[in-house]
Amino acid sequence: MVKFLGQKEAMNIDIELFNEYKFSVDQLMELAGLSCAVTIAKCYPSDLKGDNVLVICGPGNNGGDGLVCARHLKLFGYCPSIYYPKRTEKPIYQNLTTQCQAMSIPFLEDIPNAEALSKNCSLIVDALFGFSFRPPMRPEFVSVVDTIKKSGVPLCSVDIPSGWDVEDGPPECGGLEPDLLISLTAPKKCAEKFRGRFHYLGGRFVPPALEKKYGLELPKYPGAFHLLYDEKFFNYTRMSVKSFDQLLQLIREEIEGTDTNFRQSIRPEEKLMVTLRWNAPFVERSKNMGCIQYRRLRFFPTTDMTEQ
Ligand SMILES: NC(=O)C1=CN([C@@H]2O[C@H](COP(=O)(O)OP(=O)(O)OC[C@H]3O[C@@H](n4cnc5c(N)ncnc54)[C@H](OP(=O)(O)O)[C@@H]3O)[C@@H](O)[C@H]2O)[C@@H](O)CC1
Ligand SMILES: [K+]
Repeated sequence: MVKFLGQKEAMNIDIELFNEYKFSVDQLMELAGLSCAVTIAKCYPSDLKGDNVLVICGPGNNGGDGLVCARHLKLFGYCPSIYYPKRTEKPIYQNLTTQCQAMSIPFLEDIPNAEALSKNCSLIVDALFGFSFRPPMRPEFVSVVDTIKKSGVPLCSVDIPSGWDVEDGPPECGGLEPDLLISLTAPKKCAEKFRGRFHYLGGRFVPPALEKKYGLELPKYPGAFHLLYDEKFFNYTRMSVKSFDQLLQLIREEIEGTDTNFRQSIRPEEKLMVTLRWNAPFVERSKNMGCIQYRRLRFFPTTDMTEQ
């Protein structure tokens, strides 16, 4: 099962990527930001093209991911603008800012009010704070988060919904509720409280030895990016990817086949997926009738189900 990281672990992995594996910040930030832009294009396709996307960038690397994401969104045909209230002098952020300016992406002096956002903006990208955030949020950013919330515009959060405790999730007063969450490297513990429609894992750059050391158990990527949760998956299985993984763990041994010289056995993931898919309409129907129907799960052979 994919591991959900605590704050300290996320920070340690970050440090090791730089110190032991000699990645540069720019390298990883480019991959992280690109994965965010690609995921946005996947979740909010053509109808958003040419529409306005507001990318809100914070002072740290999460904000840097936002700047990269904005540049790629522009290349994909979206119309991003950037609100970047607290800039840092570090050359990496200055370079990213210059690159966005060179792409004619406007930098807004102020965040538009909630009404204007709701009228003119199709998506907000929240790249304010990532895994180094420590609550409570300082007053200078409180109004930004309030405006995002009030606007009701669909929200995509990069790595962590800003304002959430990295491990415990949203603040008691209610926090941001993203429609799309893009976890980077590995999901953080707070992602267990995510209730939006899409949860993706981006930032695919973890060397196998590092994955093993931290027991990350990263999922097999069926394509370029891994989908941790989406509506389609839920509709097919009537459960989240996390519950699917838990169920699989319980029955894996029982349904695991044996490979022979002639053919490979069907993987337990495929068997469970097809079974749940087949049972889903019955589950729904029995729920609608106000009763729960117990069925003995039967497992069916299938073709390759890795592409959802
Ligand atoms: N290896 C990976 O996984 C990769 C990770 N990447 C990305 O990096 C992100 C982590 O970046 P990060 O470490 O720079 O910190 P981040 O979360 O952006 O914020 C730091 C800033 O927030 C501020 N701040 C803190 N608390 C606050 C509060 N309560 N209220 C207000 N401000 C507060 C803090 O201020 P300070 O305390 O320093 O004064 C500082 O300025 C990670 O989530 C992912 O998106 C990718 O780029 C590449 C690979
Ligand atoms: K964020």
